[in-house]
Amino acid sequence: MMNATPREQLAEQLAEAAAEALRRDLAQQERALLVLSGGSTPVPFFQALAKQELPWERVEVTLADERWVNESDEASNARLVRRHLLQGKAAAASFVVLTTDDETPEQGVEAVTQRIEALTWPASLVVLGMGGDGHTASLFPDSRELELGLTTDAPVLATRTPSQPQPRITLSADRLHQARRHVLHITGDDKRSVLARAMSGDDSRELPIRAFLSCPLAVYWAP
Ligand SMILES: O=C(O)[C@H](O)[C@@H](O)[C@H](O)[C@H](O)COP(=O)(O)O
Repeated sequence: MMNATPREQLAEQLAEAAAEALRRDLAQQERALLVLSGGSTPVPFFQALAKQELPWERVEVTLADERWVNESDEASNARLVRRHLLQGKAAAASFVVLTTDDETPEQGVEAVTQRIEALTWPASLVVLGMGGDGHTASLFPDSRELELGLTTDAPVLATRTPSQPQPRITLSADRLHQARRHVLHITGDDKRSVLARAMSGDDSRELPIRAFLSCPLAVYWAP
């Protein structure tokens, strides 16, 4: 990519790695699962991944977490994935969303759990993001369900967090660990400092990203 910024180069490198992981697993199995995080960081990664040559009809895509909003809402992670990843040939992928027509995530969690359990586990790759508070997926330090999210063997749970405007639904730490590969995709100096602080301690309740420092974790970071 001529004159690409460091973040664009990072997105391209992560897209190449993600596609290679899927190809390797698809050489051994019929279908392969990719678990993605939302937010703003992954958009260039989604756009680069959409251009990768893959048997997309054999790829399953789901989210690590979701805001409990309609897909028409700008805050929807599913909207982000459909707009930036599921385009062109990548539109053939099977996309499993984490919302239902229920009013609340607590009402929808059982149906979403069945959808998630039916996917091809272990996932080929889980791509995590991280907030400035050290949250990942929707495992937030100030969430009253954080302890549950870090300890349950249930695949999915609803979370409510004072710092977040919407109720959320998230895969549990246990389920997010059920992957062959884990990536943390972050950018900027603030998040680099948060990761450094996370690496110097071990209390996941303070910085939930720490729950993923006990497994191989490829950090994709650019300034
Ligand atoms: O729904 C979400 O918001 C994400 O899944 C969340 O865990 C995200 O990865 C971090 O909040 C970082 O978000 P940014 O990339 O926007 O900083």
